[in-house]
Amino acid sequence: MTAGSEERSVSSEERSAAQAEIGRMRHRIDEIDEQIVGLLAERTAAVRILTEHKTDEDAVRSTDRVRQVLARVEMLAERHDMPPQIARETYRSLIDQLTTMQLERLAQRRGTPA
Ligand SMILES: O=C(O)C(=O)C[C@]1(C(=O)O)C=C[C@H](O)C=C1
Repeated sequence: MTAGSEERSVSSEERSAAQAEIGRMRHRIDEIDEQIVGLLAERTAAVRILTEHKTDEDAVRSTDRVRQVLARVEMLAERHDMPPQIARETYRSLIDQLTTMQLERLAQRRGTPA
């Protein structure tokens, strides 16, 4: 007996209905991505403005603030019934990139390499 041989066969109608649903959901995902990237661009612009008021690396890294943001997005994810670790890891990666961006800007203002 081969793996999966007990599964009932799927009709071609079911297969094409499944394909249609996948196509609809991918279209929806593309629309959501457009909103997400737009919001991320706004968030990045806000971080760029705030960066201009930071004068040292500790201020750029703001570890207490990072902890606060990560805890908050986990809480928000739970409220929206999504796995909190997805929100946490997504923001961890976002904040890492934004920290690098800020360190580069700080170095540029100081006239030294990051
Ligand atoms: O709040 C700050 O000071 C930021 O620089 C923004 C931000 C964030 O993306 O939320 C980015 C880097 C860390 O320093 C902390 C938080």
